[in-house]
Amino acid sequence: MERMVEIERFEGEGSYEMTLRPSTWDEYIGQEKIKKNLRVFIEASKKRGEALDHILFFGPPGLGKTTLANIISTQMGANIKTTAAPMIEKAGDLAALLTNIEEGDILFIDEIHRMSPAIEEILYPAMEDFRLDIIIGSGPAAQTVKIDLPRFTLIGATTRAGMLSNPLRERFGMHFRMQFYTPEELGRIVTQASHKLEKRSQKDAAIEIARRSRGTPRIALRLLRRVRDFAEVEDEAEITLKRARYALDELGVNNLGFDEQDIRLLELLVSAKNKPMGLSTISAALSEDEGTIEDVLEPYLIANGYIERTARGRIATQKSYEHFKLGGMKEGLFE
Ligand SMILES: Nc1ncnc2c1ncn2[C@@H]1O[C@H](COP(=O)(O)OP(=O)(O)OP(=O)(O)O)[C@@H](O)[C@H]1O
Ligand SMILES: [Mg+2]
Repeated sequence: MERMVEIERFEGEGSYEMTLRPSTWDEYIGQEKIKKNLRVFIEASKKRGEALDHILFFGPPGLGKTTLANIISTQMGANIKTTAAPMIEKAGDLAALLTNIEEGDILFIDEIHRMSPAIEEILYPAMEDFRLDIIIGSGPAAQTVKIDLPRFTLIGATTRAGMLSNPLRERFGMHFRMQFYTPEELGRIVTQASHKLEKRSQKDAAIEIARRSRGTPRIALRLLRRVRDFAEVEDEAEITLKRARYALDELGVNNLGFDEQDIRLLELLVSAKNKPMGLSTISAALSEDEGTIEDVLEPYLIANGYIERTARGRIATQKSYEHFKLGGMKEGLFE
């Protein structure tokens, strides 16, 4: 079965993300603390007429890191150049990016934990002293060329803060950890997006979609579009709770937003009967790579108290056991 609440890691998977992407602070719902801080820092640096300090966003996919980077650039009145660390293969690639930016511009590097150590070395002086040291040639004829760069802002985004090297992390002046959204916040995101899609969602329907979206705007927006399809086929002018429930059940999203993989992980841990299970064992049992388990599956389940990470491995919490007993996650639900 197609994974309905799967998460895309890269942008550009369709124009809907562009249309629905908020471009102002008012449209960007939730993450209040981050927003409040950023607004202060942006205002201060504008007053001083300086570039904003380098910023690092970390947290699970789909929570709005790229969106924030874009809002920051709009608010600063700065250009933004977007790339992802795996695309910067050679020193020359980074040099080309850096020598093409202007004073105050923003360079957004996604997946920044995947930067190669050689490229990181070049980034350090660029971030700290706005200087590029490039070695030209090799052997005795090699020469270092120093190029002064305009003051720019690097915005880095990562789903895996733990994989970032310390020197790199320390060169960011601001660190922000993205939080999962509450159903109420996601409900507002759904309502706002329905408006843009010209298909109003009734309030209880928006909340229903929100509750089943794993605290993640990208998932909420995806489910909204699918629910809208169901409503359109039925010629309904608005999205009702009844239609939302029907569509979400059809899509195989359970009422906590768990998808098939979440349930398989929980079942596995519950079956271990309080014995901690290591990441590699889980990975083998679910045929899922360790990175995906750590970045995508676990954070939501941990944030909501369904599993715990201990030094000896992962265990299911009381909440998980209770949930199973209450029969919320029966076998066959996802067939
Ligand atoms: N706070 C928010 N308010 C409204 N919409 C949001 C918010 N955060 C994210 N979105 C919507 O969710 C979608 C995903 O957000 P975004 O691409 O910024 O996530 P991301 O954190 O960069 O994900 P990834 O780690 O996969 O790159 C966007 O299309 C955006 O429209
Ligand atoms: Mg992104």
